[in-house]
Amino acid sequence: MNPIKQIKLRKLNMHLKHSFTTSFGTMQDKDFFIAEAIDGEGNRGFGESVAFSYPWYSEETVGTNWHVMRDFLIPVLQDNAISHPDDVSALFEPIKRNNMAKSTLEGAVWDLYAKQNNQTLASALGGEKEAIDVGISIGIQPSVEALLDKVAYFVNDGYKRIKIKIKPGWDVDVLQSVRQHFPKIPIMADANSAYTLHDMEHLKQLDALNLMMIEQPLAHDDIIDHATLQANMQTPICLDESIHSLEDTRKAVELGSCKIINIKIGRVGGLSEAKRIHDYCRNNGIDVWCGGMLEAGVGRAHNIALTTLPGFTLPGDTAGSLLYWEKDIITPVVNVEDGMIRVPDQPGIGYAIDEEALEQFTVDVHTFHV
Ligand SMILES: O=C(O)CCC(=O)C1=CC=C[C@@H](O)[C@@H]1C(=O)O
Ligand SMILES: [Mg+2]
Repeated sequence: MNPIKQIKLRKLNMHLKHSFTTSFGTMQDKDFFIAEAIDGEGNRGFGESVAFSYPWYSEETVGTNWHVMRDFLIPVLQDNAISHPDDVSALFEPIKRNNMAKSTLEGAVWDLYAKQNNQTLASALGGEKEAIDVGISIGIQPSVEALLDKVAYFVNDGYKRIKIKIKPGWDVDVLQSVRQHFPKIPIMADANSAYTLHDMEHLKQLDALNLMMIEQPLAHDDIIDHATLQANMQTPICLDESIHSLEDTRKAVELGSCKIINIKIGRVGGLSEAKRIHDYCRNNGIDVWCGGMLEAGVGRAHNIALTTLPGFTLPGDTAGSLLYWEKDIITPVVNVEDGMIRVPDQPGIGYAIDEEALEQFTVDVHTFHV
């Protein structure tokens, strides 16, 4: 590919329309990085970091991302020629973990590569779908009534799957109530590691609710106990936080720790590894879907492109921009119609950057010459 000449790291601050509560806590203000890779002909590729400001989801934060991108990852890109975006994850291999930092830069290279080749990011990845099914993730609500109202709203809006956050004290009864009101809709639960094997008998009650899956019920770094739980539950277990690589995937699948995997581009270190995980799961009968990290439009666009791969058989968390943001940094915004998103046909991520919005939300910019 044509050489990268410049990398820009912009730190943005955006305010979510609605606060988002999980078993870990509540967030509404989001700081994150947008990486821009520019070549000698002025083509611009964009990537988005999904790290939060506080290390509750993984060990990474906006702060660690800045340190690792500036001090280690960008110097690797300055010192090495790249012929294909797959080279990036190989070049970053000697640097341990820090997958969200790696993914931010690799995503910008993938977008630049697709634009240089005048193809969509979806087609550059090998995706064929022209539209993708999407679901919605509903944070923990102040009351069951409030949750039922939200479920009714999104079911009405055509979302293909409802993901409900659970935690001890807000789980079986709440899901029973949802299932009573909505006997047929596809429902899944996301526990964000709020349980242990001591809760197995309690969690087995969920088997009566015909859930699509229960996501990450046990520890964020576990696959052994999940294998024991899956052997005792009908409901398919979906792993999210436990899976950081193709190797983690292989071990979890061989142990029987899960039947479904939530692939998040940032959590696994970028699109190349996400594609490798997709291919492995497709060859081993494991369904995958694309998780969300409350992204702005650039990250959302990358999720859409990844979801066009054939093994993404289940609706993901890539809902429409305006559910999250008053104003997004892309134009047009990501729009959901009847629970589906049409895959953009423009080169790269397929959405233009809303330069004015990008400027408005940017709090810091650093430019690196490559
Ligand atoms: O982007 C979305 O709408 C999905 C958000 C979401 O469900 C999550 C974001 C980040 C961490 C978790 O709480 C949760 C998840 O596990 O997928
Ligand atoms: Mg999850």
